[in-house]
Amino acid sequence: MKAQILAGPPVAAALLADAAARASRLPALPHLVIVRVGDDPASVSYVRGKARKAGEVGLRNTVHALPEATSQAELLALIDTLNRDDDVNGILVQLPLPAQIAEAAVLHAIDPRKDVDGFHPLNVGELWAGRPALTPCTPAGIMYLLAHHGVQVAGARAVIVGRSHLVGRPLAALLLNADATVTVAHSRTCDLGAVTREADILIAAAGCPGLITPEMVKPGATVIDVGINRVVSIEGKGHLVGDVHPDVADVAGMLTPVPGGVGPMTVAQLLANTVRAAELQHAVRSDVALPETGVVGELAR
Ligand SMILES: NC(=O)C1=CN([C@@H]2O[C@H](COP(=O)(O)OP(=O)(O)OC[C@H]3O[C@@H](n4cnc5c(N)ncnc54)[C@H](OP(=O)(O)O)[C@@H]3O)[C@@H](O)[C@H]2O)C=CC1
Ligand SMILES: Nc1nc(=O)c2c([nH]1)NC[C@@H]1CN(c3ccc(C(=O)N[C@@H](CCC(=O)O)C(=O)O)cc3)C=[N+]21
Repeated sequence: MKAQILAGPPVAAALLADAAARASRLPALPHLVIVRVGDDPASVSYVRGKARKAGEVGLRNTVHALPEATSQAELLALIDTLNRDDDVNGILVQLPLPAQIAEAAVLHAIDPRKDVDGFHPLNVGELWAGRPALTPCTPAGIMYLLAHHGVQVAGARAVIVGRSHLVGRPLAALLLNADATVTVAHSRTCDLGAVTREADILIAAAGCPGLITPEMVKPGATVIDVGINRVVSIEGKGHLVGDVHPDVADVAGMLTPVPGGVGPMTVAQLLANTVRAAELQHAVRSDVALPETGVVGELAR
């Protein structure tokens, strides 16, 4: 039996429709600002994709493309301006940053209420405390995809391969908050296959092409492939592959493709987070109580 393939775009469309409906109830169209430093081709392409999608769903968006040699002080000055600008609802600084800029300094500087990536320590802490306000886009997009397809998370054994701040760690928190039994594996994990075979829900986020092979997967498991690896074929043509070997489709119950799986969910969730951020800010300004947002919603009171 072949796995059911969970395509991202139709689910992303559902998430975007919900976000657009919420945006239309706000006093002003949400405004997302994306900051990119340098000309890394992957970053240029991702930022273009995010800005295009924002335009498609009718959100305002601005891209600041700064030169590779931008200093940390210059970037922090721009963030300070954006933090103070009431017309800006969401700020995303595309990662990775050039070596002269400390990532942590930048992520600390973004106003937690405008932090649509959910990388500020306050948002990270609230997520782990079980009071998430703005949560990282790829993990939140994966949770939406699982819910959309009726995958039972409560009580399930979830195994995540990868422990990055971008994907593995925040996804562990979201799955734990949703009552899964969570294991996080990484490059020092012994006998990775024995660990992954325990998973009802297996998430591969290692950046390692074909890492997850069929014998590492419990028959019928839901397999989420986060990996985006650019490989070059013998004919010299570049294409994208995930962290999951194609033969896993013969074992898994459900499987996300690459491309066209988690990637589009990430972009949709970014725009949903921008609407969420705008809701938080308008509620704070008009003193409306927002439940379940922890301290982030209370910041400006
Ligand atoms: N589809 C999407 O929307 C997105 C896709 N991605 C993609 O997901 C992948 C992961 O991204 P990101 O989390 O940023 O990557 P990082 O490189 O930051 O982290 C990779 C993680 O995987 C672990 N790892 C690497 N190799 C192995 C291995 N052989 N066995 C077990 N664990 C391993 C590392 O372990 P250790 O900590 O020990 O080094 C690390 O924790 C990449 O391909 C990236 O392009 C990323 C973001 C969004
Ligand atoms: N501050 C910050 N936030 C991020 O969320 C962030 C980041 N930095 N740096 C890089 C990673 C990577 N990432 C992706 C987004 C979309 C696709 C995506 O749309 N992928 C398409 C294919 C795109 C293509 O063809 O190149 C797909 O999988 O179908 C992939 C990866 C967000 N990231």
